[in-house]
Amino acid sequence: MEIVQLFQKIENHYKDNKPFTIYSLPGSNVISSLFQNTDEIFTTKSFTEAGMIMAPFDTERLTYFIPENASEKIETAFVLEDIQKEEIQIKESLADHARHLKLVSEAKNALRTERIQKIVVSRKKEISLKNVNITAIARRLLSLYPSAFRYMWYHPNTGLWCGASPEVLVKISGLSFSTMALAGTRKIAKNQIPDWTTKDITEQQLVTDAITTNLQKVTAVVKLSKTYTYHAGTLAHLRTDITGVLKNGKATLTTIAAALHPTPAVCGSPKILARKFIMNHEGYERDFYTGFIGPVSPVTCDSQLFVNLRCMKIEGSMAKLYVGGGIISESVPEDEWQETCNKLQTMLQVVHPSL
Ligand SMILES: C=C(O[C@H]1C=CC=C(C(=O)O)[C@@H]1O)C(=O)O
Repeated sequence: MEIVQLFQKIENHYKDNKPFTIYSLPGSNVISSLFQNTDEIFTTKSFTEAGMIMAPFDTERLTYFIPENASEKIETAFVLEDIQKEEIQIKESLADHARHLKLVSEAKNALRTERIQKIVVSRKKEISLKNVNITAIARRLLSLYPSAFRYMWYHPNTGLWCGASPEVLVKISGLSFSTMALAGTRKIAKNQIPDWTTKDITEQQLVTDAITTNLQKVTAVVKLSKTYTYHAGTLAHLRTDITGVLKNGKATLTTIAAALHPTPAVCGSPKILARKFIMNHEGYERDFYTGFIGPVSPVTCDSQLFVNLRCMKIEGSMAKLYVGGGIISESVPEDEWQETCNKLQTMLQVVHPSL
């Protein structure tokens, strides 16, 4: 199918309120799509059927599913468009600024008084759009961040989401799996290596340690890469790759995803206490932000789930952008606010023509 027809199909499915998803894996120039044939609602707990999964941050809530066997599956090649990024200025309110500084300070207090090492706090920024053109949004999303997992997902029960995630939750291929510990953020010009501070290194090491400990409960971890700088758009992160082999018959995609989600890159460490802090203090519903999304293919043992970061929900003429950052005892509230502003740029670039 030609790309123009694909975008027309997206528009039609959206108008008809029927579930669809398009996505492109990191580095790929192929768009994979699923257009569900009916408006039936599918949810999943076991990830045992082929299709696309969208799970929320809150594990008590439903995971939605677009099954391959109830959808038309289309693969379309596309050519990246050359879109220049420029810093986009938006208006931030004093109240939002103050609220975020308070949240970071409360998190730092909790780190001091409770047995918590790291808490990831976040916020939602609502922006009004002049014209919502989902074809233009999809085109920009696909071309702006070729090394990210780019997706658009629509489901009547979740609404319209898109994102460009730099973070793999888990990838399974045959009996091998891989995941990553991603943390520490710097705004940086292309291909520069930031001066990582002890604070960044500690923050990222906490993620590596917690992921390895959690994985040991379900499988044997075989290898950690060296920690290196990873570029995600105009941001750089510290990253360690973690790879291993599934224990035959024991570890499945479901058990590994459950052991990892939510990772200390989006929740904190230890998980239960950090999650409790988030639920009690953040003051808004994260919804599918910091959940996970991706294609699963149990028969061919080939599945890739990504953490739903650098994402937004489009509702009517509003774009709701979600951003957060990890807090450890050395974190400075004003720097953390600035980090969320930098992270907002990822989705702002996508909606730029509609601002
Ligand atoms: C929570 C987010 O990023 C996470 C992933 C990478 C680096 C992060 C950080 O430096 O704090 C966050 O843990 C977000 O982008 O909203």
